[in-house]
Amino acid sequence: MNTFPSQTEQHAAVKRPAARASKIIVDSLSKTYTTKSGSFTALDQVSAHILENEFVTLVGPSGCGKSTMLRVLAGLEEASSGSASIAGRRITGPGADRGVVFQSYTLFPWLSVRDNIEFGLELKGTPKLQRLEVSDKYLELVGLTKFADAYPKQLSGGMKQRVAIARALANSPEMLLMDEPFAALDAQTRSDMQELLMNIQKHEHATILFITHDIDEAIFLSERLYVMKSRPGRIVREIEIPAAMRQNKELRDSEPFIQLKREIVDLLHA
Ligand SMILES: Nc1ncnc2c1ncn2[C@@H]1O[C@H](COP(=O)(O)OP(=O)(O)OP(=O)(O)O)[C@@H](O)[C@H]1O
Repeated sequence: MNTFPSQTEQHAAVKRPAARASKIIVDSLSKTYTTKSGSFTALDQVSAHILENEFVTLVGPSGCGKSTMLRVLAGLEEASSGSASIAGRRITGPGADRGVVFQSYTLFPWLSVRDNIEFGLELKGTPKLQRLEVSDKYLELVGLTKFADAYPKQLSGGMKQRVAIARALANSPEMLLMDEPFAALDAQTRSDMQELLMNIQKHEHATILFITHDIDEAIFLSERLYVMKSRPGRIVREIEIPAAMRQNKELRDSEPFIQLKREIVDLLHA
């Protein structure tokens, strides 16, 4: 029996939360790279938004500009035209208001787990005692309290990504930008990390922009997806994930889940 409620039933049953403000606004953003063979438009007039405490994922074929968009939002790349803003402030460079987690492990190998987590706070001149409080909190949140004094080379891939997430959160960013953070992990660790990220989002009321090639992961984690296409990079569809389907791995064999997944895969292959 299909126990999955229809969208209408969900709307009736769930009281709508108060309207959330936009945390990120991307307005007609274009990015053109100049290469030896001419210019290449990686992003073409992309407009999007992310609400406060929302989990939004970018999916799309390789080369459609997902990382480019994330790097512009991180302030690591400049847009060629259009704009991006966070909480009404135009993004012109990197800032402590955005925490970034990449696929490759970006921990400092010469620092312990705790010192990696405290790195940004130390840069800001936060006193030691306060730093300890913050690192204790995030070590616990990511389940690494026992590894506070370990060094990155002593950690598994999943543990390194836990540290990277804790380090990003320790700076109290207004949002997390995550570029395929679990892509290098084995299936079980990846699944554990998805659960951890969901718990963190609830606990910290985090606003998250996430990139993945894994459609199951995207449906499990996201409130909304932007599906992109390449050449040039554009958003082709915005998909809201029904609340009941999100965060529920048991529904992966249900007809609505399979249908939604097929819809996304078809868009990716169009
Ligand atoms: N610095 C650069 N100079 C020239 N071209 C670039 C540069 N960075 C990215 N590109 C090109 O822009 C396009 C978009 O790249 P981007 O990395 O954003 O894609 P993506 O969707 O994240 O891909 P993937 O899923 O493979 O990571 C690609 O064709 C890429 O080759």
